[in-house]
Amino acid sequence: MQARQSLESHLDDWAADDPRRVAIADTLKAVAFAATALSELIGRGPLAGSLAAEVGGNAGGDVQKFLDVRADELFADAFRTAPVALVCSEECDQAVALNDGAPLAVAIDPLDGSSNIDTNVSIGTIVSVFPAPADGKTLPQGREQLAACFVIYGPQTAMVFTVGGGTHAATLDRATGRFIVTATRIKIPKGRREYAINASNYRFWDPAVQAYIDDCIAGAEGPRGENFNMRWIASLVAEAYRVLQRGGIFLYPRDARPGYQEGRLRLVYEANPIAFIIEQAGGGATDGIDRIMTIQPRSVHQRTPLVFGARDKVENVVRYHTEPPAAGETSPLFGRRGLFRV
Ligand SMILES: O=P(O)(O)OC[C@H]1O[C@](O)(COP(=O)(O)O)[C@@H](O)[C@@H]1O
Ligand SMILES: [Mg+2]
Ligand SMILES: [Mg+2]
Repeated sequence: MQARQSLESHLDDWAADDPRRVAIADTLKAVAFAATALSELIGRGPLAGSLAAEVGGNAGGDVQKFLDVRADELFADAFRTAPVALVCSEECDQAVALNDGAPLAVAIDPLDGSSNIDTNVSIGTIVSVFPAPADGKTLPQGREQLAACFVIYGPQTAMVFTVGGGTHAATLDRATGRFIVTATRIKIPKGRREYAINASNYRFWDPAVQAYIDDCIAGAEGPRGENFNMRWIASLVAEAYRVLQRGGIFLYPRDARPGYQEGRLRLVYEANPIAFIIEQAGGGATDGIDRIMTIQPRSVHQRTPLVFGARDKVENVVRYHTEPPAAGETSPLFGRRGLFRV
């Protein structure tokens, strides 16, 4: 059996002597370094103290837990040692300037899935890497990302990453404290009839999303003619990891609740990096109408509806949003949907 390659050596091979690639590789290594320490802390759970204790609130209006803040500190410290000029973090109101003149900027959700800290369910970190903005503040569209990664702290701690040219995964070897590349050029499997959505919000969704989910729930007796399975972990990283492993679709749409008109998830440090990773694995990511990576961010903490997964399934959700109902239809969009059996 061929020896597996460490994440560091994989990144070094990719970077060769190209200065821009070396900067990107160094930034991803900084993520891996901080993630190793955070994985250790999460793995100790209650032995490390009250990780889920509420300690404040962040710019997005979410409760901050001890682990949110500790994770933010660990990654900020790591980025200080990397060629990073600017950090946009979920846990900081404004972007924070780091290394003056450095070529890169990062956007980070230091601890994703905070509601799961005390339930011993997988949580994670999500990172987007892009060129440092010339004016120190204008955020680029997702398609200008240079790299993206997420780390999942689960039964295995794994880092899923892309620098373009495919999506790869490295698993933390707890014995050595090093990430080892365990999958290259991941491809999202097609055909899996599985969707993930927080169904408790059904009554607040737009008719297009209600119609899509109605058709999934109708199963073999409905217009899709097939039964579907449902999952909801409430950790974006865990949903993304599952979709990469076995396909299906994830939806966090906008809804009518106060504060959810633009969805729940954040464009710059959640939707964009996940979209880059998913697209590089052959999938798609949309807000229901537009490709996520073409949305122009207006602010660091901007929210967006997010739908991602197998490409044909994502395209089908877009059809539910964009195709007018056939003349004479009473049930919104329903009659035409049997045409799209994906
Ligand atoms: O509790 P809800 O509404 O189901 O939302 C779950 C979603 O919220 C998140 O936890 C938001 O991320 P944070 O924990 O970083 O705020 C996602 O990971 C997850 O997909
Ligand atoms: Mg999050
Ligand atoms: Mg978070």
